[in-house]
Parts: sequence; structure tokens; C-alpha cells
Amino acid sequence: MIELTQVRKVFPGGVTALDGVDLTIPDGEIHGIVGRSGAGKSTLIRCLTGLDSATSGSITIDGVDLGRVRGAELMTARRSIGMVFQHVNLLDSRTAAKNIAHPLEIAGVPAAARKRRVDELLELVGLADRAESYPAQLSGGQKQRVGIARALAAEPRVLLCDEPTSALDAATTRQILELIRELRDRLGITVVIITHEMGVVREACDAVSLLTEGSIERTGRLLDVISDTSTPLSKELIALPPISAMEPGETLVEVLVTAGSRLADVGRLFSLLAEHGVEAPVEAGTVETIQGAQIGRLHLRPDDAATAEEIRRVLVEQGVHAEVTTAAQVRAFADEHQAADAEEENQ
Ligand SMILES: Nc1ncnc2c1ncn2[C@@H]1O[C@H](COP(=O)(O)OP(=O)(O)OP(=O)(O)O)[C@@H](O)[C@H]1O
Repeated sequence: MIELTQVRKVFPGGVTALDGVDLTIPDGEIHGIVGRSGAGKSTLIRCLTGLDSATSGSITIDGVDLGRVRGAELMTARRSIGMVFQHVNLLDSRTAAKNIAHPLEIAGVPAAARKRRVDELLELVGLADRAESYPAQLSGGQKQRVGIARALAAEPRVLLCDEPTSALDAATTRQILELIRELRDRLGITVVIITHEMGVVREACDAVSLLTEGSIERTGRLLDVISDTSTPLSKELIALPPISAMEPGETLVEVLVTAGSRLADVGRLFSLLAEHGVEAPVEAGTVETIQGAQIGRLHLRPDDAATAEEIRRVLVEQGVHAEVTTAAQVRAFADEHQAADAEEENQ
């Protein structure tokens, strides 16, 4: 288990990068950490790996408090954490097998045991036939597989992945995420993925945390966070294109169908509205199956405010989240975001 309690990191210049982070990640969980640029994600990962130390608070991994151990104990604790990066940084002059063997050589593992372990790792990441290939002969996805095998060489209990798929195309990203889930299932490791890609969280994570200005704004099981419409993270995880311009007086119904609703599936929503004699065109919509549950987010554009209100009433009765949004609210929301983006650019 990974446990962070009131972790603060203040840099010498006075910047507070982490401002009281509390987070518990159970064994065997794949936990995504998301946050805007500058939220403190890299600082958090550096503190988790023991590369940097927290100014105060405690970070405990499998019962070992990283702030309290020194020397050989700290080295052992560090070895229990494998790191996977966006850019794999393989040694170009070494084959895939030799790259994976590198940390084992440094740890003084004898040649025969090293060879056995490297073969095992190549098999584990699906590269048994590429052992003798050099990095220049491997695709981006294959290089990342080598990076993952290298990170697992010392049999860590925790795998920390810092933007592991940001340099990969969509299909390769899916394969790497599938591999990470498979490895978790086979090895029982705990995985932390730092990412700015919500698709990565949707596809791979059991739980997610939003880091905002150095503290955890929201954390929870993925489906619970998606269902919680009070958090902006819900909209980011199941996103729709921005709402197109609305004329004064126009209304929109924002709908979120989750496993908690009484609809058998998202399609039933339309027949239900028709049964109640209310209909509205769909302006935008997305439907996904996440961890076996169907999730749908839709924007409906009824003709008038009375229809919008009736749609909302019918859907809420079925346990579906539905909110009527007016043109004025959309305008205010857009202004707020523009101001936040401008502030971020100025930083
Ligand atoms: N070595 C440092 N010295 C001083 N301030 C730092 C240092 N490293 C990071 N910071 C500051 O700490 C804050 C958090 O930075 P951090 O790099 O952890 O954010 P991040 O969420 O990883 O951002 P990004 O997604 O852009 O990489 C920022 O305000 C940053 O300027």
C-alpha cells in the first residue's frame, strides 16, 4: 500500500509545489493522477521515488516510511519501485535484452540468473523474439515494452509511470495500457500513472486523483468520480466538445447516464422521452463502456425552456443526472475558463 499523509514540498525559492497531499493507494490498484501543468505531478512522483524528499509529511510504501530510512534501507525501498517514463532512454549500443539486463548488472546479479530473468521479462512484455534487436530497430511501442521490462527487472512491488503513452499513437497506447493491466493481474503490483490524457485514465485506471495546486482535490474509484457531477473531473473524464454558441433565451439539457440510473442502456433514453411526448435533437454525445458499465454524456437542444424542464423532470425520475443550462450560464462558464487559461499562460 502507498500512503501519503500531509505531504508538503516547498522549494528553496519558496514555491510550494505540494501543499498537504493525502492519498492512499491500496495494493494491486492502478491509480491515475491527473492535473493541470504546474499542479505538482512531477514533484509528487520525485518524492514517491525517493529522488527528492518531502519538506514535511510522510510517504509510506509497504510500511516503509521513505523519509525515515537511510543508506542500504533506502536503496532497498527504492528498488521496490520501478519507473516508466514517456521517453524510454534506452542505451542505443545495447540490444533489448542487454538494456533490460542493465539494472541487474548494476545490482550485481550473477550472469546465469540475469539471463534467466531477462528471458522471463522479455516473455512477460511480449518481446521474446526481439531480444537481440537494438533500439533503432524497435518501434516506439516496443521500446516502451523494453522500458517496462527494465523497470520490472528488480521485481518491484510498485510501478510508477510518468506519462507512459504520451509519445505513442492511439493504437500503441491501447496495447501498452493493456500490457500494464495484464502485468498488474499477473504480478499483483500496484501501479501509479501520471498522465494528462483522460483516455489513459478511462482505459487503464481503477481509481483516479485530481491534483490541483499541490493538493488532492478529488480522489475515488473511477466510476464513482465519473458519476459525481459536482466535480469538474467528471466532465473531463467523459468529455464533449465545447457547447456551440447559444442565443439568449435558448436552453440546453446536459445529461449524464451512469450505472446508477434505471435506464437499461443509453438508447432507452430516447424512447422514454418519446413516451412522455418530449423530444430534443442531440447536439453532442459520447457513450463508453467503462469497467463493464455503460456511461453516456449528452447535450440535448430542446426548442424551448418548458420542454427542457420536462426532459429534465422525466430523466431525473429515472435516476439520470440532467441539468438545464441557459445561454447566460454557458457564457459565464466560457468567460471563467478563458480567464483561467490566460492566467495559466502568463505563469
Ligand atoms: N526545482 C524546482 N525549484 C523551484 N520550483 C520548482 C522546482 N520544480 C518545480 N517547481 C515548481 O513547483 C510547481 C509544481 O511543478 P511540477 O513540475 O511538479 O508540476 P507538474 O504538474 O508536473 O507540471 P507539468 O505537467 O507541466 O510537468 C510549479 O510551480 C513549478 O514551477
